[in-house]
Amino acid sequence: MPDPTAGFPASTTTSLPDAASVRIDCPAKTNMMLRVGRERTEAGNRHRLETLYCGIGVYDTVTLRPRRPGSGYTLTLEGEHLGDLAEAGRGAGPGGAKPTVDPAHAIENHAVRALLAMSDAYAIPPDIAITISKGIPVGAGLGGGSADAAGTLLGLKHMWGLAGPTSILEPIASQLGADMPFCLHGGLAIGTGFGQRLRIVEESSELGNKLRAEGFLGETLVGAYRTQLSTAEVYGVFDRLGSDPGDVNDLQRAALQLHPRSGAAIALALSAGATHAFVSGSGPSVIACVKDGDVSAAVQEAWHRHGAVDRSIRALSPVGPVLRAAGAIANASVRQ
Ligand SMILES: C[C@](O)(CO)[C@H](O)COP(=O)(O)OP(=O)(O)OC[C@H]1O[C@@H](n2ccc(N)nc2=O)[C@H](O)[C@@H]1O
Ligand SMILES: Nc1ncnc2c1ncn2[C@@H]1O[C@H](COP(=O)(O)OP(=O)(O)OP(=O)(O)O)[C@@H](O)[C@H]1O
Repeated sequence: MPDPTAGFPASTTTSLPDAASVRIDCPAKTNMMLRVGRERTEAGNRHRLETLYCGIGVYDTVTLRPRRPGSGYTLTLEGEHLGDLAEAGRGAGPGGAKPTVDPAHAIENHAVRALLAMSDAYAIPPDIAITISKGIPVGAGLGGGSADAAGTLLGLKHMWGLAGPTSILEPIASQLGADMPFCLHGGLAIGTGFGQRLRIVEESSELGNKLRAEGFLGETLVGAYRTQLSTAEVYGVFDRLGSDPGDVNDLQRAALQLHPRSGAAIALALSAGATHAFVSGSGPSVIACVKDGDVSAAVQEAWHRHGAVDRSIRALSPVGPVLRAAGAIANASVRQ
């Protein structure tokens, strides 16, 4: 059934756990346009990309809390839809707190990788308790791991009093993953290279106004699945099949080959009145751009009548990360 409450930050109304904590609402990302070069010429045997990133209002919430000096980090995961993260072993948290992820799994989490990268870069011990409340479907093409890593970088920058604009974090972010530099900012941006080279697009710019006029921005529906797709596998199928002309996302043909239900969801959304509908990133989730609540309801009804998605999430776009700390609430991304 539709998930009416999702798509809005869980922590919008809740206070911080304690004065020293920082909480970041991290939105998902999609690619309103994704052009993929046929050659793997970028770092890490990656395809060259040109993409239009957009922050989508489906959120993970990352909370960072300082721990006793020398005690190291802990990771706690919360949420109903943890995908393959749910397999991570859990043990009793320190002092009987919520179960934490065992170290062997925690080290693989993108938020922990971000903490360790920041700790190395600034020579500050990683004595931090990380709690992630997952609202972004996992392995969905929505950049959930990238969002959590970017949120962790933003939270540590605030916690550790690092001066300068958000862009000082981009070199660390791009080492961690292609979508992470964008996830630091949210909103709209053109990505080139393998996605890590960004040009921010202001919503009030000519391109921003054009996107809004063409119905890409505003009320959005995310069609989500329990199934995950491997980004590597999708790019591998892209190498074989290429893309379909007319798709906004060059990976769509490969994603639909691996997950046909997404194709049914796209067709149903368009026939129910969506202005645009496409696979998000490497999939399988589907983004439907809808002009108002009536069309949103019609699309959700068609999706659920035909079992085309496992759940649908209402969201707004474009949005960016929001940081909350004692005495501060701000758009987490501070530009030059
Ligand atoms: C699909 C997108 O989310 C669109 O924004 C990104 O391109 C994903 O980029 P990413 O996070 O770097 O993807 P990863 O999960 O690290 O990459 C897994 C594998 O996908 C392939 N890959 C990834 C990105 C890229 N530009 N070309 C590729 O061929 C590579 O084999 C890579 O080893
Ligand atoms: N904090 C995290 N949240 C989600 N997945 C994570 C996280 N840390 C590590 N992962 C791993 O990353 C893999 C991809 O998860 P993610 O949700 O980022 O996929 P995605 O949305 O398809 O990413 P992209 O759109 O960048 O391809 C998962 O299989 C998961 O095991």
